[in-house]
This record gives sequence, structure tokens and C-alpha cells, in this order.
Amino acid sequence: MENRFNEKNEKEYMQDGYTIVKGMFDAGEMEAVLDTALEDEVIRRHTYGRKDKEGHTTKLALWYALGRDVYSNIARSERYLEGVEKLLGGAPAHFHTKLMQKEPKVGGAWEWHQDYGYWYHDGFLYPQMLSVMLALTQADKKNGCLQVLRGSHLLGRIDHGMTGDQKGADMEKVTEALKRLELVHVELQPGDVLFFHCNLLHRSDKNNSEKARWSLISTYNLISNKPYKQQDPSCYTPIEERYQGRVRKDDTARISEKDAHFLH
Ligand SMILES: O=C(O)CCC(=O)C(=O)O
Ligand SMILES: [Fe+2]
Repeated sequence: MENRFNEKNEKEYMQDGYTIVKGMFDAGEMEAVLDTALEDEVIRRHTYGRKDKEGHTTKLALWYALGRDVYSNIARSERYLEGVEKLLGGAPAHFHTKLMQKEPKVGGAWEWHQDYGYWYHDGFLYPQMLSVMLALTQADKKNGCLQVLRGSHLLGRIDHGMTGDQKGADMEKVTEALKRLELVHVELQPGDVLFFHCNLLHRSDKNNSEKARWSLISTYNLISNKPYKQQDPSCYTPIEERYQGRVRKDDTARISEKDAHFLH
């Protein structure tokens, strides 16, 4: 049986700004997701690059609306949503999902940032938002796993400015936070799931290894936190039909080019 989000996870998230559920999806499910992603033409067509400050590019595809495809079944899974609902303190809406593709040897870094450092400017008034990351491949120090500053979600929102194609947090604040808070490398196995607060400071290194680091990140907003700027309606619409089943390759629809509302 797969592992579920529990009370200990809730406590950890409140204290540390993140929590991990190991083995939330089993090996068969993970094979289905990775297989689908690797041969997904629609995802490939919508994948774009982001340069870090050294000029190394990491790839991703991002979309807003949930459908009936394998990625959406994960994003609307009961396993995810029972946790998300607890952590947000109410009914969640889906903001967006990203397929992160950090390729061997070339996949670039992500600079220190808070996700709410971006989303604040998208018109979300409250930081009642979070991310859920599913490792599709092993993630470790060698292939540039996520790094977090434990407890940094309690700092509140830090100003962000541009570095490369990416927005990064004010390094004066980050430097001081690094002196006081523990830096944790979030090493994950396929099927492990990380829940993290939208004000948690995080980054990742370039992938210098021979192994790709792929992950699926779904982000959520409290329904009542409807943005005052125009956004895809998904981010304030209740999630219908929580997915109760196992994730499978053979019986699910493909992601829809038209309905997924990809970011270009
Ligand atoms: O996956 C990573 O290394 C970081 C990605 C990230 O933080 C983001 O897309 O906001
Ligand atoms: Fe992020």
C-alpha cells in the first residue's frame, strides 16, 4: 500500500515549511507516469527553456487546467488533496502544474526564491498557496535536487529581482537567512512527494551528472484567495472529482493541447 499524508506531515510543514511523504506512488505508477512523459508529444511541443545566471538552460512545460490525463489524475488525487486541504486550511484550487526536465550535464540551476515571490505579482493577495513536487526520477545532490532553507517560510515574503531568465530573492536577506537556518538537500526517490509552503526559500544546482532529474510540480491556491489580476479560472475553481484510483498509463486520456491552457 502506498503511504499517505498524516498528522506528522502536517506538524512538520508548520514548523519547517515543508514535509515529505515517501513512496506515495508505487513503482508501477511511477513507470506509467515517466513512460507517458518521455513520449508525450504535446508536452514536448510546449516545453521551453529557462536560463540561470551562468547561462545554463533548464526545461519545463507549464499548464493551468486539469483534465483526465495521467498528470491531472495525480494533481487531483485524493492522496495529494487530503494533504493540500489540511495545509491550506480549506478547499484548494489548482493553480498550475509543471513538468520539470533537468537534463544530464546541461540542466541549469534555479536561484534562491520563494514561489510567492512570483505569485504575489500575479495578484494573489494572501500567501495561502503551496507546491507539491513528485519525483519522477531519483533526485540527489549529483543531479541537482531541490535545496530548502528549513523554517524560512516564517520570514514572510522577500523582494525578488531578475537573475538570468529567472527571478531570485534579495541576496542580502538570503545571506543572513543562510547563517541562521539549516540548508537541506531534498533527496527523493521516484514516487516520493514533497509538500512545501509558498514562502519557503529554495533553489537547486545545475545537473552535472549523467542522470536526468525530472519532476512534476503541482501548485495550489485556497479557493477564497481569488487573484485580483486576471488568471486562468482554474486557480479559484473547486477541484471536481478527486481521483481515487491508481495512476495508470493504459486507461487515461492524453493531455489536451487545447484544454490544458499551456504557458507559451
Ligand atoms: O525543480 C527545481 O529545481 C526548482 C523549481 C522551482 O523551484 C520552481 O519552478 O519554482
Ligand atoms: Fe520554486
